[in-house]
Amino acid sequence: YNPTTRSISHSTILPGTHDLLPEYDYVVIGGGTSGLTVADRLTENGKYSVLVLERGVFQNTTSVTLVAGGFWGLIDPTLTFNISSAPQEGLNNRRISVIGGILLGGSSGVNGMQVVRGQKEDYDRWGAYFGNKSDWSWDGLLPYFRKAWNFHPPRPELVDQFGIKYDSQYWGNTSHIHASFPTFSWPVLEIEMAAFGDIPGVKYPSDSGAGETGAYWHPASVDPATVLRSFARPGHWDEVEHKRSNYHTLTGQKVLNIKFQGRRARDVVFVPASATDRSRAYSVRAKKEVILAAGSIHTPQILQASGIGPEKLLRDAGIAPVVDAPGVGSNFQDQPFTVAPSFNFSSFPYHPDFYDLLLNQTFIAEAQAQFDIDRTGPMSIASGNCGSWIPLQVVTPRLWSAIAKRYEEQDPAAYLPKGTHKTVVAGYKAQQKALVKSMRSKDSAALNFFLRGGYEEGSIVYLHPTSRGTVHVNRTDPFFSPPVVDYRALSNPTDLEVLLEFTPFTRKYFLETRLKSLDPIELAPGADVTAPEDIEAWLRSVMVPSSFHPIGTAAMLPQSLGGVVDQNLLVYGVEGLSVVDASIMPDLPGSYTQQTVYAVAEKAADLIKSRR
Ligand SMILES: Cc1cc2nc3c(=O)[nH]c(=O)nc-3n(C[C@H](O)[C@H](O)[C@H](O)COP(=O)(O)OP(=O)(O)OC[C@H]3O[C@@H](n4cnc5c(N)ncnc54)[C@H](O)[C@@H]3O)c2cc1C
Repeated sequence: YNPTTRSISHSTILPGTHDLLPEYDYVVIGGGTSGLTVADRLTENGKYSVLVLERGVFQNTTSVTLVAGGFWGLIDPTLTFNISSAPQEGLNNRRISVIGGILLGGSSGVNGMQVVRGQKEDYDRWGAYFGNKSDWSWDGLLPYFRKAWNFHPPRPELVDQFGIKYDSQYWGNTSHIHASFPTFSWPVLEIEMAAFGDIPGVKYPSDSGAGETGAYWHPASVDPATVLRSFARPGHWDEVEHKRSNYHTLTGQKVLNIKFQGRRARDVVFVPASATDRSRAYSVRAKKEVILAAGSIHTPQILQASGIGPEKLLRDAGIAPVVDAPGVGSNFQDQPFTVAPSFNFSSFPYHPDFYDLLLNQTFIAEAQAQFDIDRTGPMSIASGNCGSWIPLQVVTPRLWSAIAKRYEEQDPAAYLPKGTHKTVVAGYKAQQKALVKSMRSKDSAALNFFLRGGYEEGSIVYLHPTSRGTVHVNRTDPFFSPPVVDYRALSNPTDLEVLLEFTPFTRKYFLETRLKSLDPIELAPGADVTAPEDIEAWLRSVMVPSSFHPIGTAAMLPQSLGGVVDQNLLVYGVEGLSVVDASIMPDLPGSYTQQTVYAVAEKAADLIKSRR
């Protein structure tokens, strides 16, 4: 039994550019999470020819497929890009590693496999930027969440042991992208999950996909038949691509830019991924549409390199503007991590635990033996399946109202980069209004605490930061150098105000709930760090402004609000060019991003097919 082996001898990964057709109906830039989803849907009726151009290659090593513990992709540098961010003034000038997948399957091939959906209000907010009738809403996206995911309920014994709640009505069962639960979980999670209920205001929704706040169990992107990572390549490519003569893939190619005929996107220019100049540049024509799916870091780079971006930036970089699009690369957001204390339980009767799988060689050998027999046990757990998604009112019953009010009263331009275009400021003003509403809502989460199931815990994510960063081409080398990524972490003072409240909340969770029976000891910043200025100093020294969830750099917003794409995901000001990846999200869902990326891509495919 060797489930990792699958012949690709019948695939149409093209050996080289000489095998390309002169033109395709659609050229998809980026064979990642969204790109492969859209390409699968566009080729399924056989009417359209599609070429996917992917910078990475087909990779099926255990760093990609292995479930146990999650995050194996991060130890293999051939699977990811790693750009050093601009120094972060708010973080003592530290530079941050900007990481994403570069392989066929993109970031879905290296992510932590946690499958989490945002709250209803997150998706309603997106449509509301366009007025009240938009189908970019919870109701409008729910059918696409169902289409995107094949849900496998947890085993009855796990449901009994941990009181897992789930409701299959929020899920589908036709996709080749699987959402499933491990066959075993760490005993301590029972008390850790129950402890959230000791905090006033924390609910337990009927399902992780119900669009509600609270504490819940959620699935992982794991194929339960093989207990291997389920991601865009096996789900939307392995199963289908070699059977469809209209579906071509060329890997190891880096797209530099798109060329226009008048205002119409026509040709996509690319070079081998390792090239440092244009001597081996090649171009391919799109008859109907060029579809950008290069992810939130590289989609804005390609747009700007193609002449679609802030005019001054383009001129500084020597790029002839096609459209002055101030929003391209602005509005950059990610979810800060390492933002609250971590604790160690000094009385710990729960065995085994997560750390056994990391450190206890006897336990690891036993777990491996069990997994080898029938692919069950601890090695079926990815990076975690439960946690809580907590509204600001519950995080800080004392200060939420004052924080929201102060944020509401801010001048929207005050904390954006100097010289930000007025449409981008107007867009931020609209977001500010919407985010104030979610700060005041019991149905929108500000803090996420994800549990690992060990004697040490403290994985806390800030879901809706108010600071906005930028992703811009390198002005001296726009095509071959990585883009300049600036999180502008903590540039908006509201973020610090909110984050300072995460520390007392986390202390309350460990010290004032049933968890106190486990004698928790604070590891960092330490129980003696209580003054706000000391917590602030600690935050600035340890916070990472990313949980690998970048979004927003080609935002779907009205053009008057600095939008880059409209509700049909078409780029403003040109024809035949769309964006379908995480960069179109105008602001973050109160969750991690992969579940939403797949749903957006499913919707994108329908929108593209419905164009006349
Ligand atoms: C380490 C890590 C852990 C994560 N953990 C989780 C998690 O547990 N749960 C969760 O919900 N989300 C998680 N995410 C986030 C989630 O995986 C992403 O939001 C999602 O996969 C992004 O999809 P995308 O289509 O926008 O981009 P991607 O999937 O990144 O696809 C972009 C593709 O474009 C290609 N590309 C880029 N530039 C070019 C170019 N110039 N020419 C050609 N191709 C190009 C890239 O190689 C890549 O394949 C994680 C992400 C990472 C990186």
